[in-house]
Amino acid sequence: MKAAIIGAGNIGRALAQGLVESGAAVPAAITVTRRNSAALAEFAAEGFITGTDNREAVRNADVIFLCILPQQLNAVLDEIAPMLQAQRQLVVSVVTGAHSSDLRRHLGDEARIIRAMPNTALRVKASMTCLAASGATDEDLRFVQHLFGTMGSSIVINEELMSAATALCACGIAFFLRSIRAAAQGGVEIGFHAHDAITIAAQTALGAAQLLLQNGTHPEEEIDKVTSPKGCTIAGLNEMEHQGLSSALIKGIKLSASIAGELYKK
Ligand SMILES: NC(=O)c1ccc[n+]([C@@H]2O[C@H](COP(=O)([O-])OP(=O)(O)OC[C@H]3O[C@@H](n4cnc5c(N)ncnc54)[C@H](O)[C@@H]3O)[C@@H](O)[C@H]2O)c1
Ligand code: PRO
Repeated sequence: MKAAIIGAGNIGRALAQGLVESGAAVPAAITVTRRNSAALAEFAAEGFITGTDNREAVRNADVIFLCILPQQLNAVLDEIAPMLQAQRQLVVSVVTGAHSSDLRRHLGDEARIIRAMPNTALRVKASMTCLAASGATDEDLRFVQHLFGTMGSSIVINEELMSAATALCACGIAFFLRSIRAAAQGGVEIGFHAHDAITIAAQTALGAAQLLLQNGTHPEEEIDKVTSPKGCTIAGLNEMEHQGLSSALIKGIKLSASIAGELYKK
């Protein structure tokens, strides 16, 4: 596969690294672009093809990943549209809030489009990526599912749920990271050095996630196994709930989803 990553910022960087780490592509088969050529030097040092010319990047690619900000999308689409060959090339957009119909207005009715909502754990092969296809073949979708599957897990969703997916999996990684940081801060207050507190909190979070993913259980079922009667877990957990833990997460996720849907302006 020859790939172009248009907009090698935070998620474009994670994607480039994820594709290489997972063995899906070698750096020499991936062209990365961004506006600031100086910032591309580190990609070039790792063997990627780099440039600021999006058209040139698209010309040579089988798969084009759009990784720019929503407000940068229209200009990029107009720039690359004349180069795009729908029969030969697949467009994968990770851009928040831009519906496939918005992309199609610029790229034409023939364009094969897949929207993807991954998170930055792509680079450690642990992303959750939600996918929705529009005008793409079943083979395209299987291919992209496989691709993101090598960098974590992927799931195909209805495109109308893409803003919800943005909040839950793309923003979600920040929410869980903040939870880990808060737990570690608590750990420091009760006696651990910061580095140890973060290691302990992060591994504990990983264990919690693995229990759910490997056992297929509901969180409350696993919590019941931890909360000894009259014990310290239920005391801590109930205090967190009195302070609004679940409510804060639910409200934050709802707000993120609502803002995700408004970020792209036609
Ligand atoms: N960061 C995440 O975790 C994440 C996760 C899922 C989806 N997304 C979506 O991915 C997109 C990028 O987010 P990000 O956080 O990586 O942003 P970012 O600002 O870090 O990256 C955007 C990159 O695009 C480059 N760029 C801007 N205009 C360009 C142009 N005309 N041609 C080529 N490159 C250009 C910028 O130089 C920058 O490097 C957004 O739409 C965002 O909603 C982000
Ligand atoms: N980062 C993007 C944002 O914060 C979209 C999800 C993750 O807008």
